[in-house]
Amino acid sequence: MAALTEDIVAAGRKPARARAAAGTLPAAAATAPRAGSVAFQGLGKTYVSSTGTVRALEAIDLAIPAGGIFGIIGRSGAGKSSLLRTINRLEQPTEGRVLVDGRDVGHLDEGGLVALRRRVGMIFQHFNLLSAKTVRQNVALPLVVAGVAKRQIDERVDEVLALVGLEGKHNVYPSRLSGGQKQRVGIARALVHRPEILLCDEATSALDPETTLSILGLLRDINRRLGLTIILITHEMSVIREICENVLVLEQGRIAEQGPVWQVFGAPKHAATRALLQPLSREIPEDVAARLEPSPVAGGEAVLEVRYTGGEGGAGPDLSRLTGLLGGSVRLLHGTVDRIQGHAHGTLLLAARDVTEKNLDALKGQVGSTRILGYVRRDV
Ligand SMILES: Nc1ncnc2c1ncn2[C@@H]1O[C@H](COP(=O)(O)OP(=O)(O)OP(=O)(O)O)[C@@H](O)[C@H]1O
Repeated sequence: MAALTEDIVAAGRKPARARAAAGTLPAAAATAPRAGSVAFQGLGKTYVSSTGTVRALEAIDLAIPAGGIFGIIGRSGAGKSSLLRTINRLEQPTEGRVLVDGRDVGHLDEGGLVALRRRVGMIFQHFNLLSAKTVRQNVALPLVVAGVAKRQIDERVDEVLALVGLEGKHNVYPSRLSGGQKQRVGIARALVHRPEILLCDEATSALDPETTLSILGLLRDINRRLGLTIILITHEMSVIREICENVLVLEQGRIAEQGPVWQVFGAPKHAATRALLQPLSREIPEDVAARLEPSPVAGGEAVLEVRYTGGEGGAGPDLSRLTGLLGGSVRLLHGTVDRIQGHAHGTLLLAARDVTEKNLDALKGQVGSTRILGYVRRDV
């Protein structure tokens, strides 16, 4: 909480040069040209403490365009928080630089840093609300610290609480709110200064699946309605799949891979990505796995795993074509079809009677990867 309060106070504190503008709120983002791009150039971060040295980030080069929802994923300790926190300079890089709308945040003076932190809102895994203050007081805090007039504060607090669906909760204390409602207060507070960028630090990790979906829906809605850039870090691929357009996979402080979510999910190149995707992929059903035999069975079938990724237009697998390529006698044992950004991808488990090297090769040319998992008798 101390860190958050410092952040809010720092964002609200008026530098000497900005005092003339005190008491006013910034203009609505909708009327300003689109802003909110972030770039990392040759970024590195080393922590030095009494217990030793940790190389947290190494050679990060990345451009995040304005207006989208960008996900950063990685296992625990991969460097996600360190990277996110360099954007609003809660963390200083050891090498390289961070540009927000082309401006090096490392060169900002005190006034520039205050302005930056108003442009970059942040929400947290554990919400970081002040328990002794009501919802209204929590949301109003950054504006109070900035010296905004009471009437304007009241108007803005009403606006953002309506935006996050918390009308009527003004005078409630955080202890009386559910986790999802607390995060909505956190989002409202992060939006009071009309930021162009919203940083989300594991914002749904403390929430149950249903509440997670509602908060992700709210973030998507805010992104569309306000046009602000959302950058989120998570260790859950399901969060990335739900709302992100582009994703960066971090592994041991380095970029493992990056790209549009449908591409990274459909054809993961790095072992770290495949490991993170594992919880989303369905295993072979137990009853099928129990009957698999390592070599062909007389009168039986080969069991094929076919992974496909739809190209432009999002077409799913053409089943009649698959059947034709496999010689006609094909049964569908199991399958998943997911759609990400309009691209279908998934895995089919097929049992086919007449599988040859030739028709397997033809199949590989038509879909993603194909492999024989084993053989079964006809009764599976
Ligand atoms: N203040 C610090 N002092 C020393 N080491 C640190 C500090 N902050 C982070 N680290 C180390 O830097 C590495 C990256 O940490 P970071 O918190 O950025 O990773 P993360 O991917 O966000 O992890 P998690 O998902 O567990 O929060 C880890 O090895 C961590 O122990």
